[in-house]
Amino acid sequence: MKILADQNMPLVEEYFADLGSVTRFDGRNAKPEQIEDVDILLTRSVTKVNAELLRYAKKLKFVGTATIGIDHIDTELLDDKEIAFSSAPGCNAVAVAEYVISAIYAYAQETSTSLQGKTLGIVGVGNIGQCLREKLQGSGINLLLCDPIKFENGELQEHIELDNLLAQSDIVSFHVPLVKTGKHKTLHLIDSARIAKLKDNMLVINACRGEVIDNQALLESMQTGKQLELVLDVWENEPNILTELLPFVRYSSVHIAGHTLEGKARGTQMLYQKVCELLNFPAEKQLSDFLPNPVITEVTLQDNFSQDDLGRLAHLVYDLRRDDGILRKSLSEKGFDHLRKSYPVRREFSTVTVKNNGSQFAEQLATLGFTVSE
Ligand SMILES: NC(=O)c1ccc[n+]([C@@H]2O[C@H](COP(=O)([O-])OP(=O)(O)OC[C@H]3O[C@@H](n4cnc5c(N)ncnc54)[C@H](O)[C@@H]3O)[C@@H](O)[C@H]2O)c1
Ligand SMILES: O=C(O)[C@H](O)[C@H](O)COP(=O)(O)O
Repeated sequence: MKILADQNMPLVEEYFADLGSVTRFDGRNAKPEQIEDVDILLTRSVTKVNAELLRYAKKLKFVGTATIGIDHIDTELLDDKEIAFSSAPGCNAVAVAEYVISAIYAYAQETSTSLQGKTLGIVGVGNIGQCLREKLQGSGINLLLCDPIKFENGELQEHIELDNLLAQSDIVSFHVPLVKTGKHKTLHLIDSARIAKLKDNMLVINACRGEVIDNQALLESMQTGKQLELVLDVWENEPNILTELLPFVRYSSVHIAGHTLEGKARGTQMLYQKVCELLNFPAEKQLSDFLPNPVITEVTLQDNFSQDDLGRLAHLVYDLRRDDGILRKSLSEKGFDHLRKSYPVRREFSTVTVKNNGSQFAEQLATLGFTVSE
C-alpha cells in the first residue's frame, strides 16, 4: 500500500506506517506522475486535487484532506472515479476560534477598548463559528449569528441577515466556506459595496478564505481613507498575496489560524480513522500518544485577577501579534509558504490548567477553553 502525504502534515509516519509505505510530497507543487501508483493520497489545502493531478492515477482508493475547507478538491470527480474521500471537519475549530479571541483581546488592549457590551457578528456558524460562539458565552460580548443555510434547514434559530448583522456589529468574523457559485455564493461576499457600508473602525476578521473579501476593493477603499481595523489570516491568491494591503492591516498572518499542534494533529488522526475504516483495520492510535507536553501547564490566579487579565491569560498561550511580527519581518525574504512550513509551535487554551482559588472568573475561563481546577 503506497501512501503519499503532504510534507506539512504532522505525524503521518506515526499513524500510517503500519498500513503501508509513506512518502511525502510538496503540496503546492504536486505532479500527476507522483500519484500514478499511489493508493492513499493525504493532502492539505494547497493541493488542487483535480482531473489534471489524477491524470495517471491507477490505484487511488482514498483521498483525504486534513482540513475542513474542500474548495481545492474536485469531489464530483472523486465520486465519478469511485475514490473514497474524507475531509477533517472540526479538526481545527478550537484553533481558529482561539485565533479570533486572541485578535479581539489584542485589539481591546492596544486601543483601550472595553469589550463589555460590544457586538460580535459571526458569519458562518459551522464548526468554527459555533466553537467561537460557545467560547464567548458569558464574556459580556453580544453575539449575532448569520448562517442562512443552517437557518433554512432548521439547525439555527437566531440567524440575522448579513447586511443587518454588519450594520449592528462592532466586530465581524467570517467562518464560511469558499463557494464560487449559487444562492449561497461566498466569493467576494464582502465586495466594494459592502466594504463601503462597513462602520468606521469596525474590527473585521477574516480567517476563512481570502476570496471571501475582495482584497483589491479592500485595498482601494483603505487607500481612499476608509477606516477599518483589519485582521487577515487568509488572502486572495495565496501564496502571492496583495502585500500593498499590509500597512492597512492591524494583525496579519500566513493562513495559520488553524495551526495549533492539536489542530493539525487532529486532522491527521481523523484521516487515519477514515483509512482504517476503509481498510477494515483497527484504529488503535490516539492523539494523546503523540502530543508533547506543553511548555506552560499551570497558572494560579490571585485575588486581584480582573476582567482585563483574561486577555493577558489568553495571550500567555497564544498571542497572534507574534505571527503578525513574523509575517512583517520575513515575508519578502522567506515567502508565504516557507513561513507556514516553519510555523512555531502553538498550543490550545486547554493545555493550561488554571488553579482558580475561588475566583469569580473560573467559569468564564472554563468556557473560554482553559482547564480549570480548584
Ligand atoms: N484560516 C485557517 O487556518 C482555517 C482553518 C479552518 C477552516 N478555515 C476555513 O473556514 C471555513 C469554515 O470552517 P468550519 O470548520 O466552520 O466549516 P463548516 O463547514 O463547519 O461551517 C461553515 C458554515 O458556513 C455556513 N455558510 C455557508 N455559506 C454561508 C453564507 N453565504 N453565509 C453565512 N454562512 C454560510 C454553512 O452553513 C456552515 O454552517 C472553512 O470552509 C475553511 O475554508 C480556515
Ligand atoms: O480549511 C482548513 O481546514 C484550513 O484552511 C487549513 O487548516 C489550513 O490550510 P493547510 O494548512 O491545510 O494548508
